[in-house]
Amino acid sequence: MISVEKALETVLNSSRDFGIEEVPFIKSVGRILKEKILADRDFPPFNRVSMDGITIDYTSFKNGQRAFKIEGIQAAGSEQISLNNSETCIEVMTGAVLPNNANIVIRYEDVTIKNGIATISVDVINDAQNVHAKGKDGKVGDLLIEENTKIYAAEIGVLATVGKSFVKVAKQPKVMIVSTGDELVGVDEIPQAHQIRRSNVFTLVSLLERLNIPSETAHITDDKPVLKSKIENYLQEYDVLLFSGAVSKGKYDFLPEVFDELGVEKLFHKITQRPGKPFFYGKTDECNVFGFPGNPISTFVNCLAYFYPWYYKSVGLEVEQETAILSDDVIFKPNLTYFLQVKLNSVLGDLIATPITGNGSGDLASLVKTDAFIQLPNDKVEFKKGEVYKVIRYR
Ligand SMILES: Nc1nc2c(c(=O)[nH]1)N[C@H]1C(S)=C(S)[C@@H](COP(=O)(O)OP(=O)(O)OC[C@H]3O[C@@H](n4cnc5c(N)ncnc54)[C@H](O)[C@@H]3O)O[C@H]1N2
Ligand code: MOO
Ligand SMILES: [Mg+2]
Repeated sequence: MISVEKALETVLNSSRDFGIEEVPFIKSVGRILKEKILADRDFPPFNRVSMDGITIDYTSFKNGQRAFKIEGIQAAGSEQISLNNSETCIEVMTGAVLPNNANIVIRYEDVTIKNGIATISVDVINDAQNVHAKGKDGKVGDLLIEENTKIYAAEIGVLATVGKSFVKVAKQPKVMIVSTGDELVGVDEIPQAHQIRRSNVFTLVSLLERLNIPSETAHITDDKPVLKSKIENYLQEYDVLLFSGAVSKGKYDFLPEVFDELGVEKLFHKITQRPGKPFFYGKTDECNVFGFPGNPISTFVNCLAYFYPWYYKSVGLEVEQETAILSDDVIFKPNLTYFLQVKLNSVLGDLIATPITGNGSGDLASLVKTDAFIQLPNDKVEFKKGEVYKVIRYR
């Protein structure tokens, strides 16, 4: 049996590089960027008109001129024209290139136009007003997005702007999720009195979807030869196997011995924690094997506490650790790290964790009422209101 800290360290030390692939940028949401994104031109790329109105030479205004004959129109998307005379003006539209020889834009709201003459109705205007200067937001070659950034909508906009129609991202691992157990039936089935519907595979699929990792699923009954032959194939075909169930001390908990017989190197089995104690973790040269204990909350918390960090490390993503303040005193006597379910609330900038105790690791319905697990270390028995601990959030 090993500590939570040692287990996490072991898991992180066995992270894997799945390589890099190029995908259409619009398909890259949620993926981890594996190249630097640089500005391909200045931002904005030209002196951009930022208000609809007229443009003039500011010197004329300073010299007292207020009425300007309109000599043309500069629309967005048209090539740059020139102001040919410092005593005339050009109508300009938001998004247009500022015409040559002009340097200031006066909004239509501040101008009266009659018989082709625009008369400025305000007395004060500022040098270069309503012009978004070329290169003001960034220069060509500037770093716009760092490598190893998770791509969201904001990044998609930048990728589109710099013409990155294909982008390099971390390859996702190929994952198989396996549930075990004779008592489990499908979601569409009516369970008999001694059966239940399987749920853990689907929670795992969803937890992986949150990381944009596609997965396949299978169910295997508690039949050792069948388990062995199927798992032998999965070990060849997948980068990661996630199991739920069959890792504890029961007569039909065959997985640890099957893994051993198939040459899976055991990195640990059993952690000093609750829930999720009988977690088995191992690997072959090509595959990492997470044997989560079958109780639903054990599977759930171990996926968050170990698989998630393993994945983040594998794809090069830095994740900030989050902490929260306990709202109430908690007493937990066993010499185990306690992953206690909590509801999270922000109060005046502080994150407050309110414990909500369910009925143990089989009480999957209690997960619906909470947002996270607060991690209470095993070196204490009394945890006081106001103390700060690590939290692992799932919403
Ligand atoms: N003698 C001991 N017995 C147990 C110990 C122990 O230390 N000594 N540990 C307990 C703890 S803690 C846990 S957690 C469980 C882990 O059990 P297994 O990993 O062997 O899982 P199973 O026996 O297959 O199932 C346990 C429980 O979970 C339900 N289950 C399993 N898979 C699913 C699924 N896909 N969807 C929903 N529910 C599932 C299953 O029906 C059982 O009720 O062992 C304790 N025993
Ligand atoms: O350690 Mo088990 O996960 O409590 O039920
Ligand atoms: Mg069991």
